[in-house]
Amino acid sequence: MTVAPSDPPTGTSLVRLLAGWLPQQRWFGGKDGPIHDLTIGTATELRPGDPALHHLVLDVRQDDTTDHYQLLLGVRRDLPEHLAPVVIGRLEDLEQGITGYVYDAAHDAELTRPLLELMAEERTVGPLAFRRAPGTGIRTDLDGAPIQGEQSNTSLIFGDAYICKLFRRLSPGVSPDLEVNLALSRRGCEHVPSVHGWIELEPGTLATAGRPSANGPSSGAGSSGDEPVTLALLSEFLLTATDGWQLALTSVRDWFAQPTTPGTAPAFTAEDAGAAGGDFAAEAERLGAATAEVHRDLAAAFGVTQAPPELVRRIVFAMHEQLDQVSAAVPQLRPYAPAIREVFDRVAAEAAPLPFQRVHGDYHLGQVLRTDSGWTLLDFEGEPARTPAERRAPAHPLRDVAGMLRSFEYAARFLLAREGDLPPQAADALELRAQAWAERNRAAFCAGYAAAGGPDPAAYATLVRAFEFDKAVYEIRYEARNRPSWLPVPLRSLARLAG
Ligand SMILES: Nc1ncnc2c1ncn2[C@@H]1O[C@H](COP(=O)(O)OP(=O)(O)O)[C@@H](O)[C@H]1O
Ligand SMILES: O=P(O)(O)O[C@H]1O[C@H](CO)[C@@H](O[C@H]2O[C@H](CO)[C@@H](O)[C@H](O)[C@H]2O)[C@H](O)[C@H]1O
Repeated sequence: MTVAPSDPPTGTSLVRLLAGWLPQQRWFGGKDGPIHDLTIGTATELRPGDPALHHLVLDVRQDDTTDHYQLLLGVRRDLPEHLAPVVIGRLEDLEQGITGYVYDAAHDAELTRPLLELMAEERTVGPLAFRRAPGTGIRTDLDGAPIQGEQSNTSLIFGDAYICKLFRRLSPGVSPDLEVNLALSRRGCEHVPSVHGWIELEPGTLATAGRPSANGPSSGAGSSGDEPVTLALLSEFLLTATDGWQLALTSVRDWFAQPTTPGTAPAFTAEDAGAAGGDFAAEAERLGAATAEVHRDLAAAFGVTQAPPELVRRIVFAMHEQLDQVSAAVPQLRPYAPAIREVFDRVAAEAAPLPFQRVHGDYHLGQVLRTDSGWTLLDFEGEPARTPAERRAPAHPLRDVAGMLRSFEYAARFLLAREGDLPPQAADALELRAQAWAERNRAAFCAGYAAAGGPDPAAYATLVRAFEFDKAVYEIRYEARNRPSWLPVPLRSLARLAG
């Protein structure tokens, strides 16, 4: 059956339709400002006919920054009902030679299956190269469907075999996710999924495709211009896995639902959180141990360097800079800035040489999966808002520990922040519970990490606190730009951390 969606935008210009559609996508990282210019950097036909599949790189200018986004564009004369939610518009663009409904083809199994074939056959189409990991085969008989849930990219699950992450906002160079997963798999690390293939854009394409902005060079152009740009990563799909965020939220929900004993407030200590059903602490401890093991393998694969005090001070300077920028953009952060700066300054004043190594870089509960055999770490991409050089730069491993500690804070306060305006007494009671849950799981995670050989977070309390504040500031910007309705979550936990 085919339908015409009730009210799809219609136009003669693909670019115009895209400019209206892009800001509504979860993965669009520029929601805090208008698009000043949008052009199609590269367009590659991957499959002709009806439906047709085109690969597009969009160059999106906002103020003086040009970002590059990847889109699989489907074109059909008639639109099946199940694709109506992902329609971009109806197009009669004679210049581009496209007539029909255009839509996000990541949601069209008929058009994503060819990606597996192209990787299995290691084909090159225009500037796109499809790769198969050495020593692996790729099945081509599977349909892909996007995963639901919070994601900065779009991942397709093919049967029960593969997950293919299509990077949405592109960075120049080889993706750290691909680089790190290949290196850790080679060392036999059991905490990462194996890589089956990937898709890349030929070197130099992004840098030249990136439209120079009016005020300066494109942010997309960079020192990695002579490397291919990773567009997608095909990995083993861990069928029995549940992500840490879902497990943690279930535990928090159970804890919030425990009946209260009248007249005993404040009775909610970290120990009480352990007595509740669905306690997460044993898992948090195992997660700490898995984290330390991955850090050990990362150090072995990429090496360790001693960061001199000057570098530590430069990093603290960058933390202050981020705080300046985010405070300017998000006024709710300003009351906490003095307490945050005080901790940053203490790290700078006490700066000593520190061992730096490759780390995860954006470590949180959504990046870890609990399988039958233990914890698996995902997405070594680093923070989406950082430059490619920053994402690959060695760092102190406790930066990841701080990332996960923040995530326990997020999980503890997510439901609370979502409750909206509760009567003050009920809000206070839930805040106590949130604190108890976070404390218990933070402590268990740190204990597991130190017991498995990681640097003991308790011995580096100021450094960990500075990393936590830096991450919280990053999160406030991330939420303002990507998910404004989530902003109360990091703000609420910052109120406690900096209070
Ligand atoms: N190998 C895998 N097996 C099963 N599920 C996975 C796998 N890789 C990722 N996922 C699921 O996809 C989600 C998003 O993956 P992730 O790599 O973190 O993408 P993003 O960078 O877009 O956030 C994860 O939280 C997890 O639930
Ligand atoms: O997973 P990504 O690499 O896309 O990371 C980005 O998005 C994350 C959210 O999807 C964001 O994480 C923040 O929200 C999480 C809950 O959704 C929480 O567990 C994290 O602690 C919190 O930082 C991440 O910061 C961002 O870079």
